[in-house]
Amino acid sequence: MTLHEPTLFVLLLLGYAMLGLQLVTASRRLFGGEALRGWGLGNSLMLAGYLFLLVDVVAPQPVWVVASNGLIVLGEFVFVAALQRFVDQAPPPRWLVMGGLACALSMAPLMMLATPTRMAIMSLIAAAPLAWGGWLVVRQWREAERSLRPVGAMLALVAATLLIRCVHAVLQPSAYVDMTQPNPVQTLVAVAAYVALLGAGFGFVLACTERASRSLERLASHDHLTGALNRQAAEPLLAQALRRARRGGGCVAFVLIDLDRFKQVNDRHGHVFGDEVLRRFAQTVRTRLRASDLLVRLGGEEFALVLPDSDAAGARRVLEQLRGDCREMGLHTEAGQACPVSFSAGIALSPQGRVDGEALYRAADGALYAAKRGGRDRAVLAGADETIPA
Ligand SMILES: Nc1nc2c(ncn2[C@@H]2O[C@H](COP(=O)(O)OP(=O)(O)OP(=O)(O)O)[C@@H](O)[C@H]2O)c(=O)[nH]1
Repeated sequence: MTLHEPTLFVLLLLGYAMLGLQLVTASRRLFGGEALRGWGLGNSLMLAGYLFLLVDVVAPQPVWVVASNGLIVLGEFVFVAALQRFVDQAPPPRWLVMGGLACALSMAPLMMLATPTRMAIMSLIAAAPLAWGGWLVVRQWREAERSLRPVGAMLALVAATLLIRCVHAVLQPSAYVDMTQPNPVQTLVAVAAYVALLGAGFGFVLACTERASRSLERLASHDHLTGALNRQAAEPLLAQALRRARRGGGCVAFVLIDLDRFKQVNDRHGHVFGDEVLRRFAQTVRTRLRASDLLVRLGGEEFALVLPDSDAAGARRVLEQLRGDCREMGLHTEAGQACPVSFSAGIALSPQGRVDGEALYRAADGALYAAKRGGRDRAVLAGADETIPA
């Protein structure tokens, strides 16, 4: 099979144009619109750069070489800036923007060099931003959206082929006497660059969509104010912990926590401060929990803890530590007034997962009520008639 290069080229241009159209349309609506708009700009610059390659028949070579390579390199930098914005969730660093402009402008003075040397240097310049883009993805390999991985791989692939061309131009300058002179490495670079960068664009759109769906998922399962799980999301997780305990023979501790006299906090210092207390409390609890433990906000100032593989002593230990943490939280109002936070708790246990979620909730609720009635700032173990005072 032989490739008809002009046909391939036109198809690729159409591909870039189609992706550009989709990016312009989607970026207005889709989460991560700024990063998508950035990629769309990079896409337009690439498209313009490739169009300049087509005018080699009408324009003198230096003009189209400088214009096309300058636009393509700038497009690459804009891609990587969009990727950096997406990964860091912050505007791209200044050096990346300035570096892109400098590299694009450097194409003109490079024309003074012999073609093989120029090809080697241009390849290096074009590889640099793509290698940086690949590194950005590797840096966030675990945290970032999975769809970003192929994007990083494609950028790294193009960077690698450009480096191969750089080495080839140094080792075999006779293959680069004229820029349009065909050779296998040139073909490899052209195919890899055009196809992989186009593919990276589609991958980037998918990564934005993945982030949007992850954030919707989080909104549906977590409380917006404290970041704790909400009740709906916690119920199946509690059921799962109980099933595991039934199979493995462990004990699940379920704890209901209610901040003491929280109404007074709101009344004295306002709701905004009350919100801050809830946020800081949840933050403090999270630092005490193991990865398998759950923090749930049931509503208002009421929280629940699900502690798999914990008995009464384990739950008590966590609550005592929390009590100490709350004392040290050092919450102060804007006027500098100290606002101590205390809580009451009801503990219920499900040995070997024998007590189901509903019964656990009822038992812990009764114990919490006993803790409040007993004077607050304490925990009560359900069914044990046992109070752990502050
Ligand atoms: N700031 C803030 N306040 C909330 C939120 N949700 C519920 N509240 C308030 O929490 C307070 C709960 O008050 P109560 O149920 O009377 O309980 P309490 O004052 O903590 O008294 P005890 O539980 O008996 O110690 C009410 O004033 C609610 O308005 C919230 O998201 N933010």
